[in-house]
Order: sequence, then C-alpha cells, then structure tokens
Amino acid sequence: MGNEIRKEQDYLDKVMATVAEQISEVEADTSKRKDEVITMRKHFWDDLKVNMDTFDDYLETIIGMRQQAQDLSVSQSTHRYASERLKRLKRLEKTPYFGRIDFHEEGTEAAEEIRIGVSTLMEEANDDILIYDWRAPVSSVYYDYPPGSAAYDTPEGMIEGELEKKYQYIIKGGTLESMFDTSITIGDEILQQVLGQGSNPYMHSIVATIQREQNKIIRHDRKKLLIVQGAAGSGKTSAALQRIAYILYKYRETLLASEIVLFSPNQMFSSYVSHVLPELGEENMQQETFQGYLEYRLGDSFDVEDPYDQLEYLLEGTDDPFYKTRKASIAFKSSASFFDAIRGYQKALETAGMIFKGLRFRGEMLVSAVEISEYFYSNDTSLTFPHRIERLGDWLLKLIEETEEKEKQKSWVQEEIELLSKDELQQVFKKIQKSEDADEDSFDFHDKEKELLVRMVVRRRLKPLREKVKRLQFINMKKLYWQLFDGKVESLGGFELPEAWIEVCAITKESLANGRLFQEDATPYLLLQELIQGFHSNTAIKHVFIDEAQDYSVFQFEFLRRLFPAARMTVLGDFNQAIFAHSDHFEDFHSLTGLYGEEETESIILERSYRSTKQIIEFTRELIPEGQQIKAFEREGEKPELSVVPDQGALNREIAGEVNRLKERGASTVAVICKSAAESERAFEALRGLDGVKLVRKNSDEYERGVVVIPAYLAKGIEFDAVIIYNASNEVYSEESLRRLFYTACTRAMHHLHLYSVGKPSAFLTDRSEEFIIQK
Ligand SMILES: Nc1ncnc2c1ncn2[C@@H]1O[C@H](COP(=O)(O)OP(=O)(O)OP(=O)(O)O)[C@@H](O)[C@H]1O
Repeated sequence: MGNEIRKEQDYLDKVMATVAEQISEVEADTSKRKDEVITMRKHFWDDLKVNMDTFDDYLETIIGMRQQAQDLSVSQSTHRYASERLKRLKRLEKTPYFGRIDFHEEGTEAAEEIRIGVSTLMEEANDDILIYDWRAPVSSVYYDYPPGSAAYDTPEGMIEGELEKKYQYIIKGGTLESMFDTSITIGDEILQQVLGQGSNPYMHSIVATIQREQNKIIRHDRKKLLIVQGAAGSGKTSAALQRIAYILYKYRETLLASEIVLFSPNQMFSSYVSHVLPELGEENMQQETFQGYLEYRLGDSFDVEDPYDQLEYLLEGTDDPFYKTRKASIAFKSSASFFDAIRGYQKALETAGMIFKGLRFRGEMLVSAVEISEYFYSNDTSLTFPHRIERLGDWLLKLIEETEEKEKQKSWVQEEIELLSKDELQQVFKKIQKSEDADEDSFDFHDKEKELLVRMVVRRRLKPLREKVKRLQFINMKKLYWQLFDGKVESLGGFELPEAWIEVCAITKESLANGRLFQEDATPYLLLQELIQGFHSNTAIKHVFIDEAQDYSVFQFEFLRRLFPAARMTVLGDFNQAIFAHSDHFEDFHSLTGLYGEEETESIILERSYRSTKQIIEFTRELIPEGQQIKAFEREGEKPELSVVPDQGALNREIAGEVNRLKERGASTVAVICKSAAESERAFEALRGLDGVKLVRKNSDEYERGVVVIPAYLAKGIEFDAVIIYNASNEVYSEESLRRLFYTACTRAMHHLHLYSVGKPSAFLTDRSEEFIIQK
C-alpha cells in the first residue's frame, strides 16, 4: 500500500497543479470578459452610429444595433460559461476526487485507472481525462460492482470488462488523508465516517458513497413512472436529489433545472434539501407543495384547510361531537370509490344535470340558467365535455356582443356619458386624434367622438360579464359539488358508503356554505372542476418528483399525472410513515401502477437504513409490522433509553436535564418530538427555560439547529442527532392509527433516542422491545 500511496500522491499533485493552472487561466479570462461586458454595456450607444436620414441610413442603424446586441450577448454568455467553469474548478480544488476503479475493458491491453469526482477534469494539452464526473457512464462501475466481471451502459451499447481494483479516498485541501483498497477491506469505512458525523442544517450530497441499490434509482431511465418504497432513513430523498443532478448532466443539452419539479411536504423540508444541487454544481429544481398548488387554484373561492390542520384535528379533536363523522368523511373522500363517483358524475352530466348561473345586466336577466342549460344540452354532444363548455362560452360572448349593440341605443348610456369625468373625456378625445388626422371642427370628428364615448361606456359596463364568461364562472361549480352530497352519490349507485353518510353529507354542505373547503374535499373538488372545464396542464415540466409520497391520495396522484402530461414521475415514500388519515389505506404503492400502466412502471425497494445507529434501527423496526425486513447499516451506538416518570412535572424536569446532557456530549441538533402541535405548545411552555429552545410550527420555513420542540408530522423527512420522545405513554399513543406517527418520530434519530413516559408506556413497545431498549 505504501507504494500505492506514493503513486497516488504523485497523481494528486498532478491533478492539483492542473486545477491551479486552469483556475488562473479562467480567472484571467473571466476578469477580461467581465471588463469587456461592462465596457460594451457602457459604450453601447457611443459605438453606434444613429442615422435616420434616409431609409438606407435607417437600415444601417438597425443592423448596427443588432450586431452590437449580439456581440454583447455572446460576451455575456462566454462570461457566464467561464464563471461556471471557475466554480467547478474551485470545487475540484477542495476535493478533486473520491474514488478510483481500475477497469480492464474487454479487447484492450491493460486496465485503465479511472478516478471519479464531482466533475470532469481534462488535461488541455492532450485531452486526457484526469477525473471523470460521477455521472459519466463508466463511473457507474464504481457504484455497482465489487472486483470481478463488470459492465456499464453507454449510448453505443454495453461495455464489458474486468474491475481489477477499487479504491476510496479522503482528500482534503490537496492532501491525501486516507486511501482504502476496498477490494481487500470489507465494509465501507468512508460511509461509516460520514454517517458517524453530526447532523447538518442542510442535507448534503452523497456522491462519494452512493450505494448500489440507490444508484439504480439515480440512473433509472427507462420507464415513465419510478416508484421507490424505502425504509425510514434509507436514502430516498438523497437518491432523488442525486437523480436530479444525474438527469441534468445526462440531458444537459436539452433539459433545464426549471423543467424539473420536486413536490415536498413543507417549506422547512424544501429549505433543508435546497443545498444538495448547488453543492453538485447544478441549479436547483423548482420546489412546490401540493397545498401551495391547491391554494393557487382554489384560494380565491374558498378558505382551503391545510393538511396539518386536518391532522391536528384528528389528533386532538377526539372530544368533538363530529369527530367520527369527520373521520368517515376523510376515509371515503380519499377512496377509489369516491374517485369513481366523481368520474361517474361527470359522465352523467354529459346528458343532464349541469347547473349554470344566469347572466344579468343592469338588473335584468340577459340569459337565464335554464336557457344556458337548454342551449348546452341541445348542442353537439359528440365533442368532449370541456369542448362543449368552450362552445357554450363562445355563444354567451356572442350574446354579450349583441347586448352591447342594443344597449348603445338606451338612455342610460347618455346619462352616464354626461357623468364622465374630465380625464375620461380627455382620453377619448386623444384616442380620436391619434386614430386619424381628424379636423376637430368637422362634423365627422364629433360623430366619431360620440360613437367612441357610447362604446366606451357600454363596454366598460359589460366588462365584468365578459370576464365572468371567459373564466367559465357561468358554471355553478360549488353547487355541482354540493349536489354530490345532496343525493347524487347515492343516485349514481354502486358505491359502498360509510355508515355515517348522512352526517358526512351534512358537515360537507355546511362547510361549503361557509366558504370553507375541508382538506379531503379540495382535490376531489378540483378534479371535478377540471373534468368539466378541461385540465390545466403544464407541458413544460419534464420530470416530477414526489417525496413523502405515502401522504398523497389517489386523487392527488391522478391529478399530478394530468397536470404534467409530458413528465416522467419519480415517486418516493414509505407506507410505514403514512401519517395522514387519508393514507390509512397505503399498504404498498401497488395501486400507483394504474397511473401509467404496468409496462411503464418500475418499482425499487430500499431496505437498508443509513440514518440511525444499528441499535436505534433494531428498536424502531420492532414497532411496525414486517419491520424485520429493514436492515441496519453496521454503525454502532448506544441502545435507546426509556424513562418512566410519575407525573408531568417530573417529565419536564428530566427532559430538561437530558437535553443539557446531550448538548454537553456534542449533539448539535436535539428534537423534543411531540404527538401534535397542541402537545408541542404545552411542552414548549414547560421547557422555555432551556437555553435557545425553539418551537417549530407548521409555517416555520428553516430547519433549526440547536434544541427544537416539534410535532412529529413536521419532523418527517428530516433528522436530528438526538431525539427525545416527549411523552411515549399509553395514554398518548394508544390508538393503532398512531403507530406510524410514533414510528416516524422515533426514526428521526441519528445517534441518540430517549423515550419518556408519564406512567405506563405505549403498547407499541412490546415485550420484544425490552431487548432493544434500556429501561431507567
Ligand atoms: N449512500 C449514502 N451515503 C451517505 N449517507 C447516506 C447515504 N444514503 C443515505 N444517507 C444518509 O442517511 C440519512 C437519511 O437519508 P434520507 O433522508 O435521504 O432518507 P429517506 O429515505 O428519505 O428517509 P425518511 O423516509 O425517513 O425521510 C441522511 O443523513 C443521508 O445523508
């Protein structure tokens, strides 16, 4: 190995020298380009000869301007390219590469040493590649194979060969700190080191230690839908982000970061993952929350309940007289039955039952709801439904046009003209002057003025009506949806309705009447609206990523598929962490196959968990059915602890003491995880005295370092050095429906997990759990 290390240091020196040389070249070039651009911008008009005397002069001036603008734009993009290259080189300067494979390609004489880093480095004199980008085709051998036969895919086909050796390096500031010959040593020392470190305020890239099964997700490129079911901490989010970086590299000629959208659970999570792509030298994709989209589409018409308020009600509202009804409402409205009911309803509306709103003008009915309906159903029924609505809209606009003509003759118009302000009159006057060289004294001029004033007054009055028609507001959407709960669902027949159906209908109608849309109604409402009015689609988006997918209903998936018709979809989730009431049905993601069909769907399962120590995983996997399938990465730590305390006072005292101990032991993030926001508020009040403690609420948008009190549902997707479960008693966690929430909370811990319980602990902790936990 000694020889190898010397040889490696020589190679590293050569790389560092090349990087330094290229940096100074690019720096000189960038500053020259920058000056050039600034000078060009400054003198843009000086260098241009503006002469408009004759047509030829005019042409020459225009051509000159175009040329100048083109030169400026070329200089600007060359400057941009150079500064991007500089950033890449600066990254290489810190850590030029992290791995090496000695790959002997079939049919060649000897193995080639291929070093792998975050981007490519080429020797300019001879085009030799000193470092391969981790996303280059050959780099996949590094992630996919142990020494022995190996192959990798290229656009020209498979390349086969022999992987003779494989190394991992730790290089810092140009010095080789360690080098592992992974063809001899077993295990993954670097991964051990990375996972053993403390948590970070932002998620980091994992390119140096991507595991084989994760690499399959990152490089998957065949089917329209990729479904990843993975245990808590198995690297789903990490793999998704590296996959985005990979796609951006592979399709760099044609794909922009803005054509990729990641749906994430909330703002805090979005900020937590926002550093990975920039760290890899890529621009960030767009990030959205589904709630954000619902607000955007329905926020003007309704006060849309957000999923956290819905969940909080389910967790804390058990004393509410409508609690059971609300639960039944959520279950039914997220089911495939309700989905079919909505589609059946839309089908039935093709022949009868549409509800319209009549159009009134100046207090008089222009066209009644019944007349609109008659016209609608008397027209060509072979067209699609949204097309028929469009035709109806055209007809209504024509009616408005006819009305405009008729109204022009009426006396109210004259009266209104007389009331016009000076400014308004002036505007009309200017308009006529502009339109032709009219002589103000001529008869024609006054006629024109009068005509324009009449038109202006009538049009202005009719404008809101035209807008209403253009926005399809002549359809009574609220009433149409309302009707579903007024006997429609029953009349469509064939659906298994909840026992409390009558009560479900009552609370839904009441909520609609108050302008409130329950979370469980929002997507079905929007789906019905789109089925009737035509789908809003965004064809610019080429890839959609849905993280924490277990929290989405079938409605939401169907919706996203239609919203992004040109996109491939990557769906990542863990049904053991399905905490929302509508996701109770999630046992696996099999039902999603229907979205694009079996042919276009690929599923990958991740079973190894990386976030937590072996001891934490051994404990948490006991909490869920079939948890035994989850494999721990061999990282040793302490067993989780359970402290049973007699009362609330002792609970808060002991937790405060434990937080301080954990901080002293170096934990930089400590989360006190509670069942709900209500419990978090109470816990926060009691722990206020702790130095720097913060409360995380649903609208917090930054991941906080230090000590936080947080409801379990907001902690999903993120991680902490140490987790304290605020009160894991049987009184708090008794309902079976809370098992997944409890599991989600415990799996946020990386190095330490401590559960506290006032009195008897939750029944989720079985006899077997005792083996994996230290009772205090
Ligand atoms: N190959 C890897 N190399 C280094 N670290 C990894 C690797 N895979 C995962 N990790 C780390 O494990 C932790 C969990 O990863 P991540 O958050 O992506 O998992 P997840 O499956 O999305 O978890 P959850 O479902 O619980 O939200 C992170 O700290 C991540 O950096």
